[in-house]
Amino acid sequence: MTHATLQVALDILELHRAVRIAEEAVAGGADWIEVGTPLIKSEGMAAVRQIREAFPGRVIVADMKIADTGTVEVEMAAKAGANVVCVLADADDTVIAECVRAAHLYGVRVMADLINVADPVARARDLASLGVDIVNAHVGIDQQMIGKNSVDLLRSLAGEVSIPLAVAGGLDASTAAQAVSVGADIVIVGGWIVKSGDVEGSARRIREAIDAPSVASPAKQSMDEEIRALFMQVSAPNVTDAMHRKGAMNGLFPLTFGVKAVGPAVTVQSFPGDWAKPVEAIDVCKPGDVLVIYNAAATHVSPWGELATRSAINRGVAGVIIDGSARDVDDIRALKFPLFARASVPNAGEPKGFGEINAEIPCCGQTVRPGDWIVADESGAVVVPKERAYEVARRALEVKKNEERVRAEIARGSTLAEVQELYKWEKK
Ligand SMILES: O=C([C@H](O)CO)[C@H](O)[C@H](O)COP(=O)(O)O
Repeated sequence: MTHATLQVALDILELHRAVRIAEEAVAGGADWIEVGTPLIKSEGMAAVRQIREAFPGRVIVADMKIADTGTVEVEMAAKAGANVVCVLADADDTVIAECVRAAHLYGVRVMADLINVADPVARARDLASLGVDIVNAHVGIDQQMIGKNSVDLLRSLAGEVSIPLAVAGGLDASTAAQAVSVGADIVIVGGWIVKSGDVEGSARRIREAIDAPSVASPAKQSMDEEIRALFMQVSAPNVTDAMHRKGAMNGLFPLTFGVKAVGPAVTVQSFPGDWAKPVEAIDVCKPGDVLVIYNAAATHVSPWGELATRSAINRGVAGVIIDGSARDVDDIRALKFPLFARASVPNAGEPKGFGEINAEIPCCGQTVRPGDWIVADESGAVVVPKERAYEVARRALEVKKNEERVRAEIARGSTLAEVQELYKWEKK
């Protein structure tokens, strides 16, 4: 049996890290080394040269994503040491033809990247007839965040062209194995290897998975289950990072610790001292909802306490956020129930019945609508618009993954400024 080729995509910005990460990936079983587009944009052809120098016997792929001037770009990459040069499959036929001619002249291969191509099967056939050596069923990182799947794209191409098929886009050990069983000749993995805290181990797991692919199909989850499972893996800071530093509630503190609230919001508009609507809203919640209460930022009276908390636990409420205060904090801590508020104060007011359940509310500087997702932990709470919940959850997981390798490098003695070349990347 011929084994699929494992290509590690060095999708990072810093060349000094890329060489080290490539060494570890090769030790774990990567065959080809891709100088990723972000690295090429950050360091230019110096990145290809340095990777070539560090790995004299390896196939080096330059992910140039060529869109124009095929000859010049193939020549640059080939002369810097690449063996395979990537062109956008969507580029005009004239560009593809130029890439192929230049590739013949400089003795390299052309890989065409099907990212965002409207009719991939038809385009893959055209590319093969234009002389392209490899087509890549690629779902880009931004596309992955809205649920597009590279194995599905590969499946549509299987048996349609006689040139080798590569696949790329969010692959891990399990999806890499699926890709091989669908017919991938080259499996391209970026984030799952290069962002890992254990690059060598991650590469090895992919190697083993593609060498002996046993494909288990994961149990089907609803969209809400998937979103919850993703948010449970990340922190509130990961989520705001994924939202370009937006969504965080201001002035809110965790009143209980070691617990986390994740779920769609049930909202309550209420008035200081009136705890009727906050408590009635408990009965509106489904298991897993987070109750978000606007209480006019009041710090002199609490619409929430221990008995409300016990009722919320009975309903399976995932947590409570109050733009206002809470009381009985010691009892609620003992119940390990996620509670976030501006302050704690002992007096409770009266249940008068003003306000509204499930209207759009302001809360600690954010607007919250029923169904928007809340992720709250000891750093605070973040609100995610419901329409973007899946995408933000996926991006938050990417943020978390990104930090894993950085953390491992700091553990080896580097500083954050060194790892991220902070001075170089300050805005000029
Ligand atoms: O080509 C890629 C992307 O467009 C960024 O340049 C990646 O190398 C490719 O998607 C593989 O990376 P992962 O999706 O992180 O596995």
